[in-house]
Amino acid sequence: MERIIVKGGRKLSGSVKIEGAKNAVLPILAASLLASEGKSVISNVPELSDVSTLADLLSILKADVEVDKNKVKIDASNELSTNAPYELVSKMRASMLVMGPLLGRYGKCEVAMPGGCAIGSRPIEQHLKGFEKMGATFNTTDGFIEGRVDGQRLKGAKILLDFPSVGATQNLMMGAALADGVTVIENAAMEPEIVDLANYINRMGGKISGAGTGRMRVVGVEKLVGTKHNVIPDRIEAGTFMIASAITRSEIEIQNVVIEHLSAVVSKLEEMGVKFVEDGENVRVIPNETLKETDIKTLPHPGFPTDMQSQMMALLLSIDGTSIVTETIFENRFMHVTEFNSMNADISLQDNHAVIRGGRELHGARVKATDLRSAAALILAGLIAEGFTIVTELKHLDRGYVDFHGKLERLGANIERVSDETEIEY
Ligand SMILES: CC(=O)N[C@H]1[C@@H](OP(=O)(O)OP(=O)(O)OC[C@H]2O[C@@H](n3ccc(=O)[nH]c3=O)[C@H](O)[C@@H]2O)O[C@H](CO)[C@@H](O)[C@@H]1O
Ligand SMILES: C=C(OP(=O)(O)O)C(=O)O
Repeated sequence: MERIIVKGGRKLSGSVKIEGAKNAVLPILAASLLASEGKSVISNVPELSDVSTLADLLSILKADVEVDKNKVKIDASNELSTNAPYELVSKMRASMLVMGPLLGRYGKCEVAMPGGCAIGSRPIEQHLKGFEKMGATFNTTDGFIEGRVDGQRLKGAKILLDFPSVGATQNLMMGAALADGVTVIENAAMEPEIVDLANYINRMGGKISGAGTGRMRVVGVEKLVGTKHNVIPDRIEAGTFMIASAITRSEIEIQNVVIEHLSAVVSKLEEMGVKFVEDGENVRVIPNETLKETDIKTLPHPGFPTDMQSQMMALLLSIDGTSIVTETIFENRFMHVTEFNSMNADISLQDNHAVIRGGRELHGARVKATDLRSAAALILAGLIAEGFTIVTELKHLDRGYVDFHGKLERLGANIERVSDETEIEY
């Protein structure tokens, strides 16, 4: 078991390079199962534990998968298995995204029930209702969801999502890509990762239009063929480093960013007193010494992303005044509040609102990551805390951040990652 130890108080400077997006690459790897011919070569792939988990799942489904640093080659032209086992699905909910490709290509799937996770119960009825509209029926037995399609091929349908679920939109568009006829998804999620997935499927021979809007149209095709694809930069990693700059009141450069993917985060930070100077794919982040408190509310894209909520809360702790954070996406995404409070923060919870009385000095403490973003947020708080902050449960961090402590160290932070046995004198 490893932990990260941060000693607060250092300014940051220099540049940091952003990886490919975890939340784009996972559905893209799943979509590679749609190709009954040829090989896909996916580049700009981040070296994350979630990527290894999905690569293992694709191999168990009998695709040939080669992971070579930032490149993954997938040949799914074999006859695939349609059974996604519990060991992998339970490790990572995004494993559910093989459902669409398997139903689209084979008209059947058996996928272990994903269950909830620390941030919420995360049901999947929007996925299932959409597939049912396309002619699938589902049975739940022995912890597996078994999907079957009469006549083997999904049929194009008009689907209205109750909520713009990212995963449901992705699963349904993947299934629809090989369906018989035209599928229209209304109230579709509009995240940049949805657009990246549509671009990949279209390059495989798919016919998807309207990705990135609330109305997506998918014309089913007979077959899809493996292709090359370069994954978009990780907007959440980029946003996390924007907060690292703002919380330490230090100017840094962030490389490999698509700033339009971060509009909500950037406009909030600008309101608070952070300037951004764009130079192609790079951006300089220049925070004022004094920042203004603000309120944020998480929303589906293009609103403020829930995946940036805990990092933003860390920043609000450093600002005088009262700020309110409202979480509307996940019902239990405030577990970091207890950890922040153990660092001398003053945050109280009222339903889905967190009231943050900022400006108190944070004290280093031993804190536990509860999900991947809270892991990053606790480290960010550690950058300005008095003394040592020790962050444990790094398995969460490794799901979504490549070498997070190394990147911060190269920017000048006093931070190290050690094994739990290492004796440290504080
Ligand atoms: C791998 C990946 O890309 N994960 C992202 C994806 O997760 P994910 O795709 O799971 O998120 P969704 O947009 O589906 O979920 C958002 C909310 O809708 C609810 N819901 C969803 C589907 C459903 O059938 N029924 C239902 O009630 C969920 O429980 C949650 O409360 O989008 C989230 C919201 O931006 C991000 O935080 C995650 O980082
Ligand atoms: C919640 C997240 O991911 P996942 O949906 O994979 O749990 C995230 O990336 O912040």
